Amino acid sequence: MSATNTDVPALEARGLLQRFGGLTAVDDLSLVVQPGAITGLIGPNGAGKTTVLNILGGLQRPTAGTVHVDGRNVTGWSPDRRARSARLVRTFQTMRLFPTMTVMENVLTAASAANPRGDAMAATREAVHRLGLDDVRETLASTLPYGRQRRVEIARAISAQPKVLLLDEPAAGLSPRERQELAELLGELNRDGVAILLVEHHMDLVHAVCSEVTVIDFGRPIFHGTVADAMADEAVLRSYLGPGQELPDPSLSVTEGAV
Ligand SMILES: Nc1ncnc2c1ncn2[C@@H]1O[C@H](COP(=O)(O)OP(=O)(O)OP(=O)(O)O)[C@@H](O)[C@H]1O
Repeated sequence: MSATNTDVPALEARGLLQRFGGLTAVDDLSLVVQPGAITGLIGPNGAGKTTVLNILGGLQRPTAGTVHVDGRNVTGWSPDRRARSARLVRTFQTMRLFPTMTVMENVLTAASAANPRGDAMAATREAVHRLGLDDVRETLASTLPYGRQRRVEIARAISAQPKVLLLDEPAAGLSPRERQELAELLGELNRDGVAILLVEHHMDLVHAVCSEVTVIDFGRPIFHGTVADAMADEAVLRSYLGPGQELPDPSLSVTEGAV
């Protein structure tokens, strides 16, 4: 993976505001993902997490605020330009695989779009291998078990050789074992220099991989700090889970291989 400039954040959002008519979905949100970090973005349903990823990835033009990648202002850039020129790549909450294409073809389409002048086939092979999909290279994506389809989706993102990876609920529908494997994969990518912003409801995954989290509620940041501190924070407990609720037991931590 490409070298990162350690003097500036890998990803920085400043003062993001997103209005949809009368609804303010994101309200003065700033966040930073440092090079070499995995940062979590968590919050209750409807808090604005996907909208933030849409803004960061270029699908949604914010009402106000800026997005910088490795020090460059990419706020007006399309998703394609962000992928090609800033190496900022995202996955989606709902899978977007081509069901009638094989695993290789699915990954190759993403690799080709992100590396128009590079060796897309080599990037594809590497991503497929890295995600442990060699045995199903020529299998139609739609016929794979759900957990492996999720892997194809991540292989598509990795084939674009990202420096910054935005993941929207990558563990949705995965078993505890698959979440553990995902945690290991994210750790590896991170050690290779990929900065990651992780939107996730599964606290065991967040706990296992994130050095810090930003918690949002009604589009506003209500906490930033370590996962352990977030899980003990009154405001987070109140607004993230509702009155009288408790956060999931972190002893289910995927790093311990439990369950
Ligand atoms: N295009 C849109 N037009 C109008 N309202 C929208 C639009 N996109 C999102 N919203 C609203 O913005 C708010 C934030 O939605 P968003 O999907 O970003 O939340 P979320 O935290 O990702 O939720 P979840 O955890 O359920 O995926 C919600 O009230 C949602 O209904």
